Amino acid sequence: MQSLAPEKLTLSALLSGRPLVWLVCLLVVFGGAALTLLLSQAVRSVEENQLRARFNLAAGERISRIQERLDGQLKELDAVQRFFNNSHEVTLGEFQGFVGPLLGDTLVYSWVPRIAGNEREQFEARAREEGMAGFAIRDLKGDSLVTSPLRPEYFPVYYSVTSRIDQVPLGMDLNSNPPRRAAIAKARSSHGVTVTERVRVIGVVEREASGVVMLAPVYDGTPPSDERLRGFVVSVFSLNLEMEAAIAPDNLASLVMRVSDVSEDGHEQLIYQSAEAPESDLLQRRVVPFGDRQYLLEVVPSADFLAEDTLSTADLVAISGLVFTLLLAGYLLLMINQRQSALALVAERTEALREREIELQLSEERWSFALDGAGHGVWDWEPQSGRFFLSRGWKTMLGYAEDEVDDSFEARGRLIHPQDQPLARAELERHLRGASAVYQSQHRMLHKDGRWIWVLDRGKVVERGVDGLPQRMIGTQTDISSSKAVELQLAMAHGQLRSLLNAATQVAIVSTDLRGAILQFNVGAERMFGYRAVEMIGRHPVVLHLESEVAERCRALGQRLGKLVPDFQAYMEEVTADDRFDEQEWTFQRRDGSRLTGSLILTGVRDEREVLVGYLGVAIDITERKHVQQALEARDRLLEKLSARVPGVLYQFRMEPNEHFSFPYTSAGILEVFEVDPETVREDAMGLLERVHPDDLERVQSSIRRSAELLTPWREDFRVLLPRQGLRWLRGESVPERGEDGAVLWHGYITDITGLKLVEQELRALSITDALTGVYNRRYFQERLDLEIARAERREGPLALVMLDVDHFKQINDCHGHEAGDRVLKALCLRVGERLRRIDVLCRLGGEEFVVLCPDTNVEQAFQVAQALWQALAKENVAGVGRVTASFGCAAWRDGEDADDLLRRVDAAVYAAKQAGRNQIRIAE
Ligand SMILES: Nc1nc2c(ncn2[C@@H]2O[C@H](COP(=O)(O)OP(=O)(O)OP(=O)(O)O)[C@@H](O)[C@H]2O)c(=O)[nH]1
Repeated sequence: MQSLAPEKLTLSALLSGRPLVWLVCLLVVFGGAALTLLLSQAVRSVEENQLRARFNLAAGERISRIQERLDGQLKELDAVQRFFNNSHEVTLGEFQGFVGPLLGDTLVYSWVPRIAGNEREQFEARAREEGMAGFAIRDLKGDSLVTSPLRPEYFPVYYSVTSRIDQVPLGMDLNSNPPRRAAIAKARSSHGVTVTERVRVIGVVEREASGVVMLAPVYDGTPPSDERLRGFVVSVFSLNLEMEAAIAPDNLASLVMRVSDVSEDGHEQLIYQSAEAPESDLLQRRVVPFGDRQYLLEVVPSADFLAEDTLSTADLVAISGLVFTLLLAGYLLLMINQRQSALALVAERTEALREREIELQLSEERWSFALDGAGHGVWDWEPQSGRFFLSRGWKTMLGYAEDEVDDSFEARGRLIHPQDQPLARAELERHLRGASAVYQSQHRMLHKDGRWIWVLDRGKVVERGVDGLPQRMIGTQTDISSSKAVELQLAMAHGQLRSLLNAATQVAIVSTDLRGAILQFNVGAERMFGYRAVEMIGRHPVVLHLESEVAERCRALGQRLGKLVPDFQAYMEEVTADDRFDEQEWTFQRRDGSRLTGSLILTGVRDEREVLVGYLGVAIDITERKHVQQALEARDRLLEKLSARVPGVLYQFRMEPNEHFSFPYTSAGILEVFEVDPETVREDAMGLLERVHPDDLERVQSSIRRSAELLTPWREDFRVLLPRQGLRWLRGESVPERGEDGAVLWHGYITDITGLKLVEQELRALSITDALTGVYNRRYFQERLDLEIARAERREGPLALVMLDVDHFKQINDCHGHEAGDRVLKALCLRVGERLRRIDVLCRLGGEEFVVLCPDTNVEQAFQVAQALWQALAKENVAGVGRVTASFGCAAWRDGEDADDLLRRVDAAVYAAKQAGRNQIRIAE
């Protein structure tokens, strides 16, 4: 590189000369201009040929059109001539009818008869008679008509058809005008169509006044001779109209048309020119015959035609060629100038580089010496050549003498701890690839005495080849064993702390530095807030809070302190200052936007010198607890509402192991049901138990004890005596549970069932009463008999039955009717009832069969009862029936006898009485 630079500079010096640059540019300009000119000329020649061909085509077409028009005029006049030749007499109407369709752009068609001098007056009179008022033969003087003098013959204009002439010069003698007269003379001698030289037509607008008159002689029979000449059919046309009629207005201006009359040799009369002709070498001319005349038709291009291609392709080629040439020259100039600047820059940089190389060599020696002296080792490596250098300091660091370690990359590599080699190599390769600015690795090296020391190995590629590959790399090696040991100890302590923090997975622990940047974000915090620790390290914990809540807390704290607390950071500083801590509920926001309620303790972290070094936040998720609390409160409210509305009292009843009763909870219904205040029974239930009917109190208390003992549900109907409502029936139901302290707690419900009890009693009375007689029925008898037998068994007195059956009751029914029978039964019950003791119970077993249950009665006493009853029946007749008798049986209960056996025996006694003739008493065996 050093050898190439001067050569390039010489070349650039050659090119950098100003004159040479300009010479190159001028050459480009002139060369480009010459090429452009040649190309433009070639294009122009092609364009001219195209123009000429286009002109020839247009001019030829224009001449042909005019020739066709002139031929058309001749043909039309010929047709009119033949019309007259074939008709002896032509009226004005016939003339108009024939000529009208031919008129077109022709100014006028006229019939000019030959009138002899002596017929003049007669002719004029006839014309006037035919409607041509004031008709007279007249001469043309200038542009006006005057009466003609006497002549041998006249050729006056007679029938005329026109659409353009205001006033046809009727009666004008064609002989009075020299050009017309000459044409008449020519026609008379040639017997053919003659055309006048250019004449001035009167009665038309000025533009149409230049025209020619065509005359065709009409003869009376054949062959034509002057004697037979009848007159002429005449047509007059305007040269301007005729020449321009067939041309489209757009095309008219593109060409200039000239028409000259060249009938006479050596004489050329211009009779029509469309416009001024510009200078041009383009010209087309043709001589065409017209009647007895020769017209020269000439066409040249108009200025418009030539100006159509103002900016021709050739011009465009010339312009763009020149522009391109100039641009190319400019671009070359620019490129050369840029190249000059670049070469100058390269030369400048190369020089600077060389100077720096020298400086580097000097400084290299200095810093190598300095680094070695400072205890750092130095290495220098050329990867391409494989040259490797290890400084004395490097070897000394590992305990080796100068010659004990080879200066080779491999020797250095072998001393690196096998576990650290992959990482160190990867770091080195990364730097060599250019992926890192500096190579840096911390690894262990083998000391000569067999121990491992930690080193910091750093290096940098200081030179790369043109292909980008590293040419040279220099590095240092520093013994960091002591700092590494401290670092490892710190890392271990840090790791232990982190493990400790992370072990508290149910608690979020977040520590920050004094600026609020998060340093620790434990697993509990990750779980609680949904953020990964790596995401949160370095961020401020305010992201976990609601902006509105933070603002509100800051405002409240600010008010309390009487100073501004602008943000969460200021809040943390305030609440943790002077060893204070803050414990509050906060609403946190998780990563996914969901919220949670947490109890957060904020405190300051101090170092061993008691200097504040950061903040610590410990949060517990209390969302669930809050929900439960809210749910409980809601349920309490609901319970209160419900219990206030139910017609009874909900309660908790508690029995201590020492049988102390209390009602920890009673609903408001207790005021109505027991007429006591909930407060009065909360601690002691006596106030309520006193309300219980004395007859029921014992039963109630024993059922409570039984429920407590067996832990079975308690259910009891009982009466209370209330100050206001008096006697009321209540029903209580509750479920017991035993507490850890041995107390039993019932949860239950007591309701007023007084109404229910009354209905029950009524139903009960109905169910045990005979509907006809009003005495007890069989069901009651059986229940009562069982009870009385039970009582007798308890040795509480004897028991006897007296059964009676009405005699011949069927006959009573049959003889007196069923109602009379009913009356008998009622009367019997009345009489029997009167005779019975208070303790005796009369029951109807069915039909006409009755039984009297006599407690505390033996068989003799029963017999006496039966006798008394028999007498009561016998004493008086039943109204409407007469005497009614019954058969009686008596039986006393025997020890061990059941109800059925006793009933069977007494029934048998009645049967025996019946058998014995009825109306008598028998004692059961
Ligand atoms: N009017 C009325 N008749 C009843 C009633 N219950 C039963 N009877 C009738 O009482 C009659 C009883 O007839 P029986 O059992 O033959 O007895 P008896 O006619 O009294 O004959 P002995 O008992 O042998 O004297 C039947 O005809 C029953 O229809 C009742 O409540 N009212």
